[in-house]
Amino acid sequence: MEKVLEVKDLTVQIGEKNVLDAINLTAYKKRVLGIIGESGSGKSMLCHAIMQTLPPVAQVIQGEILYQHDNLLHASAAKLRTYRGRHLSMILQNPATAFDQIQTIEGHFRETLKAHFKLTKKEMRQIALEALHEVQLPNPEQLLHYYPFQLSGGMLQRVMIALSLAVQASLYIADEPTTALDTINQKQILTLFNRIRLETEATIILVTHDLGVIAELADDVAVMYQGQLIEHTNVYDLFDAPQHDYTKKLLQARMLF
Ligand SMILES: Nc1ncnc2c1ncn2[C@@H]1O[C@H](COP(=O)(O)OP(=O)(O)OP(=O)(O)O)[C@@H](O)[C@H]1O
Repeated sequence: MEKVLEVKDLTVQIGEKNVLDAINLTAYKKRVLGIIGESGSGKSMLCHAIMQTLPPVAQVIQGEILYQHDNLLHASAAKLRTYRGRHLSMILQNPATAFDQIQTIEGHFRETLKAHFKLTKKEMRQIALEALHEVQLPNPEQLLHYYPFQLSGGMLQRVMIALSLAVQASLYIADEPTTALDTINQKQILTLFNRIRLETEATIILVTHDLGVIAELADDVAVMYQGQLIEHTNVYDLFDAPQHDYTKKLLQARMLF
C-alpha cells in the first residue's frame, strides 16, 4: 500500500489544552480512512491541521504532516496554495460557506482550473461539464449559469466534489460531509465517495459519527478520544477485535439500536 499522508507525533494546543496529543496517522492511496470519536475529541482539528487551516488560537507544538513525503508544516505559502487547490480537497459540512455567492458555478470552475492549468475557456467548460456529470447533477449545462444560493446544500456538496474531481485531487478530507443533509442526499454523497474510491486513485479521509458509514465505506479506521488517537486499524479488526475500552463501548452502543 502506498502512503499518501503521514501524520507523525502531532501535538496541537489551544491555551494549555492538547486538542491533538502526539497523533500518528497514515492514509493510503485508493483507501478510505474513517475517523470516529465523540464530540470534541479533535476530529475537526486534525482535518484542519492537515489542511493547514487551524484557527489562530491553535498552536502546533510538535510533529510532522507529510504529504507525499513533503512536510506541510514547513511548506511555503505558495506551495500550500498549490497543494490546497490542486491536491488536497476539503469537503465541508456546510458547503455554502465555501462558495462565492456572486460567482456562478462556471466561474468557480474557471477560477479553480485557471489557477493550476493552462486551458482555453472551451476546455474548462468541457471539464466542468464532465465533472458535474460525474457527480450526477441534473442539467449540467444549465447548472453552470447558476449562483450558489440557487442550489440546495446537497447539490452544493456535489459541486464541491466536482470541483475537486476537475483538478483530479489526490486527497479528499470530508469532515462530517453528510450531517447537514437529508437522508436521500446523504446516501447520494456516500455513493459518490464510494465511486471516487473505486474509480480514481484518490485517498479519502472521512470524519463521521456514524459507524454504519464506517462499516460501509472505510478500509481503515482511526478512533479519537480526548485529543488522542487511541486506535488505528483496518475496518475488520475494528469491528472484530476492538482494543480500547472506548471503542468497545462505541461498538456496544451501536448494537443496542
Ligand atoms: N476555535 C476554537 N477555540 C477554542 N477551542 C476550540 C476551538 N475549536 C475547537 N476547540 C476545542 O478543541 C477540541 C477539539 O475540537 P474538535 O472540533 O476538533 O472536535 P470534534 O471531534 O471535531 O467534535 P465534533 O464531533 O463535535 O465536531 C474541543 O475541546 C473544542 O472545544
